[in-house]
Amino acid sequence: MSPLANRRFLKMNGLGNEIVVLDLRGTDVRVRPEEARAIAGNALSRFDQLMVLHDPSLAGVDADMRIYNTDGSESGACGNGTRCVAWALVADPEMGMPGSETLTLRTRAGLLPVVVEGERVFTVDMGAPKLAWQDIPLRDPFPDTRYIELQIGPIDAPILHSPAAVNMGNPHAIFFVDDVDAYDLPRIGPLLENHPIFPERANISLAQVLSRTRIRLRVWERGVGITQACGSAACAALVAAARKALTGREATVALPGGELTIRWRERDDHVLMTGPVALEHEGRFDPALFTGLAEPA
Ligand SMILES: N[C@@H](CCC[C@H](N)C(=O)O)C(=O)O
Repeated sequence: MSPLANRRFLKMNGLGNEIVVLDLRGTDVRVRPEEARAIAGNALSRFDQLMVLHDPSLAGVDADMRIYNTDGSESGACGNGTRCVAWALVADPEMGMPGSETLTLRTRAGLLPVVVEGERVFTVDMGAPKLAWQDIPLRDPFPDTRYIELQIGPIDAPILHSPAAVNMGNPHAIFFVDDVDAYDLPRIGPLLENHPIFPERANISLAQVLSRTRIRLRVWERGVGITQACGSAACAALVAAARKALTGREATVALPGGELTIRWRERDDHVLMTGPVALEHEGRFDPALFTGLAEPA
């Protein structure tokens, strides 16, 4: 029997980005990719990201997190999911750090300090953006460049080219376009996500700059598909837009599921993401989800 059978979970969302929070602190249980896929395939526990909490591995950290996509792959960052975890820690009676106003979470990509802004609103310090692919030649005039541009070539979508490539703990390719609705993202998303030029695959965004303080964004997520919102993509889009001088260092990013406020702080280059969360329901994993899966090695 899987150690996940009958385990309690919280089904949440951040702007419609579907999140399941699973607390495995105090255990040595690790989620296997096939278990993540089984959980994602169930209507009650469907997720875009599964956020799994483990005991903190560093002093000063409140919890370590492993982040799984629908296809069972792992990501180093999930902005919307991190806000959901923060809510769970400060508000859920069984997970509780009640009354906490700040938290520090740790992913494979680094530390994520979180500030509680209100009952359901959180700001996550997503860290400093990095080059997404080090070995692609730079075409940027600035020696301190934080993004690269590359010609993706005609892959059935010839007018999409030269994406800004920004790593926010996970790889993002952002295509600036005049109208985000003019593209068939469900069709071109998987082609771009899996294009050989992206060695770790990539989250694919279409960004339309509406003004110096407002960006529209549609996202095809690596390992998932179309989502209603992607926090790390919103951060990557603001960084890329600011680097191109299309916006300032703070903007509202409007996604299909709602709006995030993104600020790229001058002092330390960190990107701050502010937005809401919603609790949908809590549940326990049906043991039948895990029957027939291979036994752990
Ligand atoms: N929805 C997330 C990002 C999810 C990670 C992504 N699919 C990946 O594999 O990198 C967010 O809100 O940031």
